[in-house]
Amino acid sequence: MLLAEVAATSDAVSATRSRLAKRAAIADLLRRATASDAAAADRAATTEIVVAYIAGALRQRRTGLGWAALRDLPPPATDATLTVRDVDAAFAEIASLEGPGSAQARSTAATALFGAATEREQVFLRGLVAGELRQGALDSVVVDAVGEAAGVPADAVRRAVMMRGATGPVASAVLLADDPAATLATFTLQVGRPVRPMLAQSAPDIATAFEKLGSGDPAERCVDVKLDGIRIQVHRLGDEVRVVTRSLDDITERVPEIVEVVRSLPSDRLVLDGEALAVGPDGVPRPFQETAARSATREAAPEVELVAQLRLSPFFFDVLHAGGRDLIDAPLRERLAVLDEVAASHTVRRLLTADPDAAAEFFAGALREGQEGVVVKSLDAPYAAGRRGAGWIKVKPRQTLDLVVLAVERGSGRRQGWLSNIHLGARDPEGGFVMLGKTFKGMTDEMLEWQTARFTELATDDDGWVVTVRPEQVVEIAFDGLQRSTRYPGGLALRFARVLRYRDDKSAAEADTIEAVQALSGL
Ligand SMILES: Nc1ncnc2c1ncn2[C@@H]1O[C@H](COP(=O)(O)OP(=O)(O)OP(=O)(O)O)[C@@H](O)[C@H]1O
Repeated sequence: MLLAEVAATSDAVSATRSRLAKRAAIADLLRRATASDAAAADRAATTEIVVAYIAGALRQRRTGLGWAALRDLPPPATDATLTVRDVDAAFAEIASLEGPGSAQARSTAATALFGAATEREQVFLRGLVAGELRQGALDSVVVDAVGEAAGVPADAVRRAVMMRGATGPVASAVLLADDPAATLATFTLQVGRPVRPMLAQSAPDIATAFEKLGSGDPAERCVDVKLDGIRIQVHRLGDEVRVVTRSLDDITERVPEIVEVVRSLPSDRLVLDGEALAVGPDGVPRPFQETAARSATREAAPEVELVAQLRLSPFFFDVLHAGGRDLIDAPLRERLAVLDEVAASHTVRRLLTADPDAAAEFFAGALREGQEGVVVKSLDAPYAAGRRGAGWIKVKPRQTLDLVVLAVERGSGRRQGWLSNIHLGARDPEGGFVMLGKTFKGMTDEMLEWQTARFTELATDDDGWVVTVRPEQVVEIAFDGLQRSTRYPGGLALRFARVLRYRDDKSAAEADTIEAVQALSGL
């Protein structure tokens, strides 16, 4: 398949706001990707690349191509001859270049690739490399489009994607299958293969959380302490243990102490979900904030740095598989019974109650202990892999949002020479970001130093005062409320926004949406 076809579809998708029209355009592209008479293996590889590129994902790899390399492009070719396989092979080669002289070699390879692209294709490739095509909502439209093209329900595709942890392999399998429905059914939970974790919705207080789980219903709920650590999913097959983070990065090598605990558990086939934290001498888990500040100058993601420094303990709050039994679809009540059997002394503290006052008391106790809050859970709900399921509602005392840095202003006075005041945006599910305010508060000197380097790397424009950056860095912001504002395009502004920490465990596509902000504002 020609790159030109993917670029044209990408244009068609961004030209319309209609989800149905986007879906139809992508479904058509996928049908064409699988219809050629090439060998099945070629069609499968082509389909996977098309799925990734149309969603703006340049696989999981970094190309090592900086913004500067993309500024002075060679003259474009006149004919569209590049195939998606050519392009992917070129990116693979560029990414593999290392060591002395590699910058020059990368630049030469990039010039060759861009020189073979038409003007339109150059724009598309540059957007792909710069991460500008990445739109959070597109992942889910792609899943819908796979369903449409293969003639199977989108929900079944979504579930398979969660189980497989990736869209491309599911798309190629189902689109090339003689029996798509049967093929989809083969994507089940497999011990050893990470699934996307369940996420929580939020509520401002316990009473609202209880209501959200069914108003006027006197049924018991599970109230878990919300620990502020590193999300971990643990897979065990005999002595083989694998530990992955929220974004499914494998950290097994870095957490031998967790591997050891998991090996000591009574079941030898397990998939557990939980949080990893350092424990104080008093046996109480220490929140992330306390230790995160120390790693503000890190090169790598903060959690990676942290796991290298601290001895972590696992605190499990869910079980997806135990001893040959899949539990994803079982109600939480049943999963907890199993969890207590298989991970007894390593579970998160919880209270089962139908009484919101008792839950509020438990919440206050968790805060006194220094924890982040609670997660109120329906005891009847299944594990909603990869979704912000309706069965989990988090409650925190402090309002926070995960926003994306859009630009940063040069500091003055004591902050001369640093990039200081950051512009904050919420994600627009239809694409792009909506600015909600700025802040220069809450940053330590280490953070200023780190962010100056980081935003220099992400810079796309600089008017001498404001440096515009690629919208990739997620930052956790605390604030005192939201007010109406005519200054910003969303009509809302944050009051007293301050930085809590930079989050490298979340991509911009996972940042909070403008809709979530509107819901929190109550305006
Ligand atoms: N008992 C618990 N049950 C579920 N999640 C928990 C629990 N304790 C801590 N957590 C953490 O809370 C998160 C749930 O909130 P959410 O899905 O919104 O993720 P998040 O955006 O990372 O949230 P936050 O920034 O509030 O931690 C989980 O990802 C997990 O890391």
